[in-house]
Amino acid sequence: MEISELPGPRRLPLVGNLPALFARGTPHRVFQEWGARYGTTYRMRMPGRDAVVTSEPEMIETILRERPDSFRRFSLVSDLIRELGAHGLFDAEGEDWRRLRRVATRGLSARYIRASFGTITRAADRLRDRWRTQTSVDVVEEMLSYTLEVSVGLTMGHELRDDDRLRGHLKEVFNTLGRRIASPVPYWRWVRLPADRRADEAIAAARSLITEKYVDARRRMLDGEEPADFLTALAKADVDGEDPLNLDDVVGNVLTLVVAGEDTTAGMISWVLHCLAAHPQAQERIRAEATAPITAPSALAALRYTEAVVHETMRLYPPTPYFPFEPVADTTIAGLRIPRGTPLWIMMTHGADKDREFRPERWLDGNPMEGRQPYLPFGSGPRFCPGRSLALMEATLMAATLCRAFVVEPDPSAGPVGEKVTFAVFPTNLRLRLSPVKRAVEDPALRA
Ligand code: HEM
Repeated sequence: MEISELPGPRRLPLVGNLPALFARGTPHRVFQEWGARYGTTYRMRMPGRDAVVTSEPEMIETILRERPDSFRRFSLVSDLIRELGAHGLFDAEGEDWRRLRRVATRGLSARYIRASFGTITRAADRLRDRWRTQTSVDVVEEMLSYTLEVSVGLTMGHELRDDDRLRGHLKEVFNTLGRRIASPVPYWRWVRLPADRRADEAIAAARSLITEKYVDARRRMLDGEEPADFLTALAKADVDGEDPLNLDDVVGNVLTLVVAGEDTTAGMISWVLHCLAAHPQAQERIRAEATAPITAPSALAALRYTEAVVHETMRLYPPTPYFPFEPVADTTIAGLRIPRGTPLWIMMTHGADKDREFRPERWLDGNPMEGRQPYLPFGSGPRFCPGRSLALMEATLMAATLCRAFVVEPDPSAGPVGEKVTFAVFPTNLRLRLSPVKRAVEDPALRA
């Protein structure tokens, strides 16, 4: 079968279906609506080319598994990342990807994530203490701040202050990437608007800070110090000659991890808090299981229900519900002939949210989606998300820390909760009301 034989939405001349996809700011909903109308595999038009959208398990599995040799990330997105000066693991392909994946896997090993646990708990505790002085909070802003502190701490060993200029620089980079992905015309290749110039300056500032930190990390490794975070792990491998690195690899990978880890995890935890606010009985169950302050990663293993809440939230609100890829050569999957370079949008969690009941218990005995619908919030195959354990750790810790300290309720004063997509899907208008948990007030031992 040819792509032209697939059903699909009516397209406009030149721009095709791209404006319709991004018009409401929620492309995942548009994909869902088109899927309901045109079936599990359909075509859409992007400027200058046809694209395929699929939620067919067989196609998804083939595409994700046969990387990097037969399929790659959609080159348009990879080009945008490179143009911005943040080339790293996410946009790398072929041998370059194999090498960078090895480097990233080393730096993100459980050993360094455990070693950075203090950074994660300090960031969560700081947030809890700030929230103690407020009765209503803007969840998304606070979660972006939390996940950025964790990402920067874990990758660079750098503790972000509230007034740290790096915050503004990284925000500029995220915003620019989001804006360019949704832009039908790559205008910045010809005209630099003030926002593009700010992004250039932001990248340059971030690069120079990472370089400075790496030079220092390398010096400490030469002095015989033990590695304790992503950057020192890379420096150690370089110094020992196990994985010689150039500065561009280091800077690109640090930026990649920060960019790939901040929005996705912040969006995900914001939805977790949204679900908890709507389900007071789930907060109670978390309080019953999180009876002591969480001071070591091993304590998280006991928080089975809390982690189930995180999975149930991701089932209902997948942070990255779709991803684009393309074949590196002409190919045929499930009988469909697909020319090289055709954009292939796959639905990562298609249909997993059909049952809208919030029931975390379903996760206590393993993955309830197994063998049913494709449910791949972190992708799959050789390029699955290397930040999965970190993201689950950050979310479980945050849910437990907040439920121990507060009773959380919706604050409807901001308007009805909606959604918007940047790099990930975020709730909009999400404010929550907080009141201290009674037993924490009565028993000073439980105040921590
Ligand atoms: C809830 C949080 C997160 C979600 C939902 C998420 C989701 C994803 C998905 C769907 C992919 C594509 C996987 C594939 O192609 O098969 C991915 C890749 C990636 N993620 Fe995450 N992610 C999250 C958090 C993180 C964090 C915390 C980090 C960094 C520490 C991170 C770093 C990366 C990187 C570097 C890649 C590219 C891997 C490669 O191409 O080899 N992610 N993520």
